[in-house]
Amino acid sequence: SYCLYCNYVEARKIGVPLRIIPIDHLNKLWLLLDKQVISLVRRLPWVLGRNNFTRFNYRGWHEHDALRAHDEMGEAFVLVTPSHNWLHLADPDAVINMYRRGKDFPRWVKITKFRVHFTYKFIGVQLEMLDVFGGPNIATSKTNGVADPSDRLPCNGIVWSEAISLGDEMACYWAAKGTFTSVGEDAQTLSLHVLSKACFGQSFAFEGHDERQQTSVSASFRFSLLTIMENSLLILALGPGFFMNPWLPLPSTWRDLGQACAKFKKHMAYLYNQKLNVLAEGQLGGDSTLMASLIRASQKKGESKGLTEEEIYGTMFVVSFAGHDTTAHLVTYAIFFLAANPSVQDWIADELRRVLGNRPRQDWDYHTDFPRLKRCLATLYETLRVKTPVAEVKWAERSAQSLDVGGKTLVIPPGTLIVPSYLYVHKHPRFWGQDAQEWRPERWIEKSTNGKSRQRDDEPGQQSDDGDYDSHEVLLPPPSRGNYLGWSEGARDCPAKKFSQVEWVAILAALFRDWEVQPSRLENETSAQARTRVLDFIEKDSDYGGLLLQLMHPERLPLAWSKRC
Ligand code: HEM
Repeated sequence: SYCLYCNYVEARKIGVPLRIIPIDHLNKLWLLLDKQVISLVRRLPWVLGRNNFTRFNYRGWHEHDALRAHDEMGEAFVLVTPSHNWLHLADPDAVINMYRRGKDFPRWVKITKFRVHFTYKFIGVQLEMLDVFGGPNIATSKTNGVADPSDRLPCNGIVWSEAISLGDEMACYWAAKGTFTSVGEDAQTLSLHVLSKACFGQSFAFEGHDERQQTSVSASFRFSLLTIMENSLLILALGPGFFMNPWLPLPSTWRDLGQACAKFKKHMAYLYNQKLNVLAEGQLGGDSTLMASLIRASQKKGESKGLTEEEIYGTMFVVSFAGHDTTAHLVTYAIFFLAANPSVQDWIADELRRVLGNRPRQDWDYHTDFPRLKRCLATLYETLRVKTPVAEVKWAERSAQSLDVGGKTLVIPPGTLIVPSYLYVHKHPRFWGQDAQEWRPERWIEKSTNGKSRQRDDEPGQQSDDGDYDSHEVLLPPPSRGNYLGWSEGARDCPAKKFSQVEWVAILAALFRDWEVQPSRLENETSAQARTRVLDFIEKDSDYGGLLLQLMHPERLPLAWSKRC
């Protein structure tokens, strides 16, 4: 109560509306129980069941509250808890200003092995964990990364060809099944295999959900990473060392978790040494995988940016970790959105047929084809706009910081955590128009009469001047930079933005030039009803299962996969 009172006094100084909640979202016990307890309390009558506690005091409350909180309280408000004050910001200019002032508002990462703090589902937390797998890595380093992999992941050509061939295998697997329920798991397999190739140079054939062999090398690598990710909250609470300790009498599932941690590290050490040997023989030159690049940089004498072996492990893990679920969850969302929107499938297929013709997949070219597939990229932008998987937290670390919000200068006390309100800046009709809540990739494309009129220069692939149809289509920018935060902004944005775009476009091309997806119909259901059912399902099934926003049970809605006529 005393801490809550002190935080309340601090929060009042900011001068914005406050809501007081009794338990911090990051309280470890609460993290495990929040949703269950809240759903029980909600059953109580009147104000007992409907109050700030039941509205704001659980992970992912903002997904359900949607735009209401800011509509009621304005562009900034604070959730006061006994541990932290959480300032929620919905002014796009203020948000982008905050990102640009990276030193005043650093990412909130507590790097302590023994006093790990959860930030409910924020990537900063995923990254803390990774210090334990290696040294500091690109994510937990507070200075702009121990490595700087901006075009830092120099492997987009590899990503393109690997994602195409895996996407093709996945499409054939779904077609052989006809009706399938494994889109979530299969998308995870695909994204993990792309990462494995791009990061380590290891190629694995696609294994559909029912084809998996637990003994294969791919399965062992995937299984260890998946096990770690699925149990990330537990690992964060107790640390990987706890699960790997042979002297503790742990239950077998926890032992398996320890083995997964050890296996992943062993796998990286094996690949590291293999590449080191190749380097010693002078043959690593043509290898553009991430690990080879990091090793090359580490071996250059006098290079200040070279990493130690431990830092390379940390970085490899964090890249695998950060790049795996984000892509997989977004691809899963997109398949469901597309199943509910056959006209968007036609629109994408139209582009794919014009650009790729009937060429076989091995002839699709990253340099010439990727920049022309704007509708495919628009589908990623739109999916990321409406279902932003990664949420970030910044903070005023040591000293009070002032920030202009909605025409007023706020003085933010040190220690205040700041959350950009993604949902508001991404989905409010005042920025995005009346259809802001709808998933509509077409909103990103404009038929251009005068070339680059409304383009942003730093976006990829909007324009080609080859005189055919796609030179007349441009990818539009968001209403302002602060209205689109999917990959973050400023110095600590996603270093793999291009990687994820290339991967996405390649997957969509492999899936939707020749195939189409529909909801598997229930008896007597019309196709319109089936589509509405899919859209309802997407909204109801979205939640923060682990660290990211995702469809919790994609297997509950069967889809049908067939050849496009
Ligand atoms: C569409 C898919 C993706 C989205 C939406 C996304 C989004 C983000 C966001 C918002 C951050 C900043 C997090 C923060 O500041 O707390 C981030 C960081 C990061 N992402 Fe991504 N990401 C995606 C794909 C990937 C992929 C495929 C990889 C790896 C190949 C990757 C690797 C990373 C890494 C290593 C960081 C930490 C960077 C740093 O700390 O400087 N991401 N990502």
